[in-house]
Amino acid sequence: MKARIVTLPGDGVGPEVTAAAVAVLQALAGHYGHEFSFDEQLIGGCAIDATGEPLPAATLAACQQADAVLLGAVGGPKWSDPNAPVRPEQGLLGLRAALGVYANLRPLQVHPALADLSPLKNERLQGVDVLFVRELTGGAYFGAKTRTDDTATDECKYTVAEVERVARRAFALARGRRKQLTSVDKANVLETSRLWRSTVQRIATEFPDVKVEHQLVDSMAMLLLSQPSRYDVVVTENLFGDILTDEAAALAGSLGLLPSASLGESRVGLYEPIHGSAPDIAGKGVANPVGTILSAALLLRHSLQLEAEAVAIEAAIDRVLNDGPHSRDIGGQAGTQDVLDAVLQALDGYASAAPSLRSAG
Ligand SMILES: NC(=O)C1=CN([C@@H]2O[C@H](COP(=O)(O)OP(=O)(O)OC[C@H]3O[C@@H](n4cnc5c(N)ncnc54)[C@H](O)[C@@H]3O)[C@@H](O)[C@H]2O)C=CC1
Ligand SMILES: CC(C)CC(=O)C(=O)O
Ligand SMILES: [Mg+2]
Repeated sequence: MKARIVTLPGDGVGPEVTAAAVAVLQALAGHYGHEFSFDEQLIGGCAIDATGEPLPAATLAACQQADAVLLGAVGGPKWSDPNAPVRPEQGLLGLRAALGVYANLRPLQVHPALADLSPLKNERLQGVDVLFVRELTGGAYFGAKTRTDDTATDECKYTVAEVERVARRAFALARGRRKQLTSVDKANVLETSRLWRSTVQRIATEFPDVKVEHQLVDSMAMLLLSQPSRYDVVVTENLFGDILTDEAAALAGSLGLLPSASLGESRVGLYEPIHGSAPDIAGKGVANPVGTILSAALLLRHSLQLEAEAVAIEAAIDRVLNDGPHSRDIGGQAGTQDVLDAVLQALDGYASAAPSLRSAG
């Protein structure tokens, strides 16, 4: 298969982890006989430095014409002045909106070899397998903003149509899994959450085989840590999903481990680790590339429909998490390159041991 992939390394550790994921995709293309082309573009702080814009028109045009987009991270102290006229994060928000990728899938699994890093005891981690579906193009991140010397506002707005589409996506995903959906809101206080809850309740009638429950976000933050194995698919609005999934990453052992896929109605998906630009470790060659490499696996699965190839990457990551080497955030000493080398080696072994999984090309 031929595919055009736009890469947006961005800022901080973004270029380090993106380079690792691209190396894995290149190796995989060699093993399975695919032709992937990579077109690197600017986004975030580096784009502001080069063009004055966090999402240059050339970047957006390239993304819109691609089969898929792989992003590292944006932002950092250099561009974090609260009075700056333009911020790197606006580039990412603008890209998500322009691509219409309203459903952000963030899978959480806890690798047995990393269970000791989790704040939970082993028995509570048994069987943890949660798919978060975070609404990605609405809510407070996209509402009108105002600022005077002494007052600031961020409007949080949701339309029924915005809730319907992400709810349907979450129900459909639950139907393909353990058929349980937890919808998280703050319906005891927020009007947007009451609209969210009533819309999810109505969409539930289209999916009678899926068991749905509603949970307030504050108690959900607690339940996620005390009973994570209770959950199958969790759907929630933009801000709550952002926060709950970073919390969920602690269960897995590190923010550096979790991938994401952002999907809409169009063919182009956006794939990125859930972490940020990690300025505290940027440029040191120690960032964990696993979340970004697993995002590349999601890219193969969701945008290119290359399921066997996605599984090959996931198997290689599983092997490396099991046997090492481990990066510092998960208790090891390995650098980004060491982890990448081990993943490439595991991929070699997997691809040559499973030739029957090769696609037609
Ligand atoms: N999608 C994106 O591009 C995102 C960008 N950001 C931006 O990133 C900047 C830093 O934000 P923070 O709140 O510090 O969050 P962060 O996710 O960048 O880092 C939080 C902590 O996790 C660690 N960490 C993150 N990724 C890691 C990796 N791959 N390997 C090992 N350790 C890792 C960092 O070293 C840090 O200690 C900000 O400018 C923020 O706006 C934050 C979140 C998402
Ligand atoms: C715009 C991003 C910086 C928000 C975020 O933290 C995320 O999407 O994970
Ligand atoms: Mg976040």
